[in-house]
Amino acid sequence: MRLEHIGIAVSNLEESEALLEKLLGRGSYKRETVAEQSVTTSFYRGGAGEAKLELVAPEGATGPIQKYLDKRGPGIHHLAFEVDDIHAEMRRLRRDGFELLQEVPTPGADNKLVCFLHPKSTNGVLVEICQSRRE
Ligand SMILES: CC[C@@H](C(=O)O)C(=O)SCCNC(=O)CCNC(=O)[C@H](O)C(C)(C)COP(=O)(O)OP(=O)(O)OC[C@H]1O[C@@H](n2cnc3c(N)ncnc32)[C@H](O)[C@@H]1OP(=O)(O)O
Ligand SMILES: [Co+2]
Repeated sequence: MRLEHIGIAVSNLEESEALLEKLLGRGSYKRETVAEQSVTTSFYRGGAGEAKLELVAPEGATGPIQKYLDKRGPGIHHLAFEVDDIHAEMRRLRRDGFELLQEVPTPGADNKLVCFLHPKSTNGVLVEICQSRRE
């Protein structure tokens, strides 16, 4: 597993993009709405071989990011690890006692399939595993 991105929950995407651009000295390379998760994402490259940053803003009033912001406010929301075979990893993680939040992978940003692990089974950190979709 390789750390692919760190997800940061934000309420105002434009303001957060401007802040991150000022901090990093580089802008977002991609914005994408993922209806399945009720979010719009904005991605920042890391250095060579480093993880990306993913700003995640809510779309609508009922999705997981809006609920998180209501409870905790903006901040680090999840760690995403890339895997070669998400179905095999889901079987392995389930067998090893982790609580998966989904029975099957769902579409994520950046042409990926994703699955989330409940933070109560991962030391209070929401974990996403993701796999690039094969053509
Ligand atoms: C764009 C797609 C994708 C990508 O391609 O990268 C994304 O990253 S999308 C990101 C947004 N999607 C998700 O977060 C989906 C997975 N999340 C969930 O299913 C839910 O948010 C949840 C984790 C199951 C929590 O939902 P729920 O049980 O309804 O909310 P509660 O507020 O009641 O939380 C229960 C419990 O869990 C704690 N919690 C919630 N979110 C987090 C978090 N991000 N990190 C750590 N802990 C979290 C919450 O505080 C509650 O704990 P207690 O208060 O101790 O009960
Ligand atoms: Co993510």
